[in-house]
Amino acid sequence: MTDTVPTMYEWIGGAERLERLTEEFYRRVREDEVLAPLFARMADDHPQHVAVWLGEVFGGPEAYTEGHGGFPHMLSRHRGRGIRPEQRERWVKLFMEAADHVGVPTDAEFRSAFVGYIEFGSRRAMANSQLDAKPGTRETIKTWGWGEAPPGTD
Ligand code: HEM
Repeated sequence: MTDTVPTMYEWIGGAERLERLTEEFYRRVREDEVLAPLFARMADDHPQHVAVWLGEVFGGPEAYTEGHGGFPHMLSRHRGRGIRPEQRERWVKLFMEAADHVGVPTDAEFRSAFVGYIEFGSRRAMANSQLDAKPGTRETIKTWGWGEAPPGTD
């Protein structure tokens, strides 16, 4: 991939689009019978924090690492919660519905990479939330890119 290929952060529309996405997503979460109990004590700025996280993952500013406790903090927020498969599935479903609602780009290149990360992240979150989860060695946020189909490929 060359330097002229935009990051996924730029492609989605930067911090503004990510904030609209997470606001819309957690609005749905709060009304969802499967997920609402898990998020009952969620702080008002939680959606904004997750937008900052996603921005860093998709190649934007390293603002979660610099200002929000980085990878260890995210890990600590999932640890011990015992996320169940049906909760993860609902999380992904509502996330994608929110993405469509706020106009996240629908091109095949972007969506395949975007869904790939959401599948990866949600499965890791579920695994790390189990009571018997083994502590990992990672301390930095894993970034995500276009994978096999960057923009402009045939
Ligand atoms: C790609 C997938 C995911 C990402 C990127 C993600 C990201 C995050 C981040 C960054 C935080 C900490 C926010 C902060 O700094 O305050 C957090 C907290 C949390 N996440 Fe996730 N998460 C993912 C998947 C999930 C899933 C699948 C569930 C459950 C179904 C879940 C449940 C929670 C809960 C319950 C919290 C704590 C909320 C609170 O503070 O009360 N997450 N997540």
